[in-house]
Amino acid sequence: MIAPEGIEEFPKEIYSVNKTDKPNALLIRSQDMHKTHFGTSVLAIARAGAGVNNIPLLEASSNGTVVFNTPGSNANAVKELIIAMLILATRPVFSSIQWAKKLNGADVSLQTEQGKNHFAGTELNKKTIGIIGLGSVGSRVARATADLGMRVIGYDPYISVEHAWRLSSDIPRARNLSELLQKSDYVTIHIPYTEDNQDLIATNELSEMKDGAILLNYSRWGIVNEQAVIDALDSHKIAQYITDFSSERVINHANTIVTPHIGGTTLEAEINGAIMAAQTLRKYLETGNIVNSVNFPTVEMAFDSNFRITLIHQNVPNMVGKITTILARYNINIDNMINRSREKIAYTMIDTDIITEEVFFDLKTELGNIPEVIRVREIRKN
Ligand SMILES: NC(=O)c1ccc[n+]([C@@H]2O[C@H](COP(=O)([O-])OP(=O)(O)OC[C@H]3O[C@@H](n4cnc5c(N)ncnc54)[C@H](O)[C@@H]3O)[C@@H](O)[C@H]2O)c1
Ligand SMILES: O=C(O)CC[C@@H](O)C(=O)O
Repeated sequence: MIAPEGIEEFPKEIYSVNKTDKPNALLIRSQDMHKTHFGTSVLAIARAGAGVNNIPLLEASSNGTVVFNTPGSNANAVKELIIAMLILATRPVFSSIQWAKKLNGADVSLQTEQGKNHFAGTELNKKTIGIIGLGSVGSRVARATADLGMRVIGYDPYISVEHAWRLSSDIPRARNLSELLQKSDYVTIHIPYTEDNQDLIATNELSEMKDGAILLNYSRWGIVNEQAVIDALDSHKIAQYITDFSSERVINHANTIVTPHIGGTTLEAEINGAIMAAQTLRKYLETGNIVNSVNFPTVEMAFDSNFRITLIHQNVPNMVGKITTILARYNINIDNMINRSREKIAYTMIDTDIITEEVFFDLKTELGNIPEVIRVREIRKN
């Protein structure tokens, strides 16, 4: 469900929500879009949350559909749950509560005192936690676990400058994944599911972990190889597997704790994500500006003129030349212009004075006939 606070970001006078079979934009959470054909009406998809493996990004790019996520919106929620799961892995909280619930009689207090020796746990303090991925979630987990007195070691060869700044300089980084696995009593994974990250933790990696270590996966199914982790649990190579992603085999194993994909499920995170996704969508629909996209470059230009033309096109040489040649033929004076690219896709925005609907119809047809152009859009200033 999308939090109503996000829907309220779309004023009723301007937007119809859930009322058309040809939507201009989709606001989603984890729903699987791989089998959904989103037509050419869909200019953008915003995912309230971090992971975008539920969206076919290549198809979206070739359709000229910009995909957004809401980085960091639920990171605190995941961090807090990780702390809870670390404690649940380490102290017999569940079993002691179940035991205590069965007690009765006037001497319950005495019985608890006598029985508590069966429920000794260990402490997180001075244990080593290895954090794979130091982005929005991983960097927060690093700080929180360091505050609990844990020895923290991180691994993230692709860390962004923003996240690197956020990370305390006291958090040592492993030179490679093996070093992290070999040193850690707990290993927690906070990376996106991508083709490269599929089975990142498989038989070899599990064999490198310390005997009796505990593995947490609150990132995605598929990053940890299921058969390999079951084998590692069966052979007691690792002591526990704690995850937000279930399968029958994992859920029924004695040494797993499975939560039902609730890492980002807090009131606060749902509101953050919905509002952020809605605001990002509105910005794109109303100005063409792109922030927090996972398949398009970041492109922002102040919208000071009356009319904006946006073009999504392939990232090949001479596109700006081809576009401006056509504009010159229409005698259009360019007030401002920006062009940015990301991998195979490029985006150009051109600001000019008002263009009538008839003229724009012809212009749009000509621009759209450039073979590398995927989508042409007009935005009129209100
Ligand atoms: N359980 C949940 O409900 C829940 C909630 C939020 C996020 N997530 C999952 O957690 C993932 C991380 O979330 P985030 O907000 O921290 O994302 P993020 O993009 O801020 O951080 C991900 C980090 O992983 C790093 N990374 C990528 N591949 C790596 C690899 N092979 N080894 C080491 N580091 C690698 C990146 O450089 C980046 O710094 C999301 O992609 C999503 O799948 C799950
Ligand atoms: O929508 C959700 O609740 C899941 C969110 C989480 O998996 C994410 O990737 O942000």
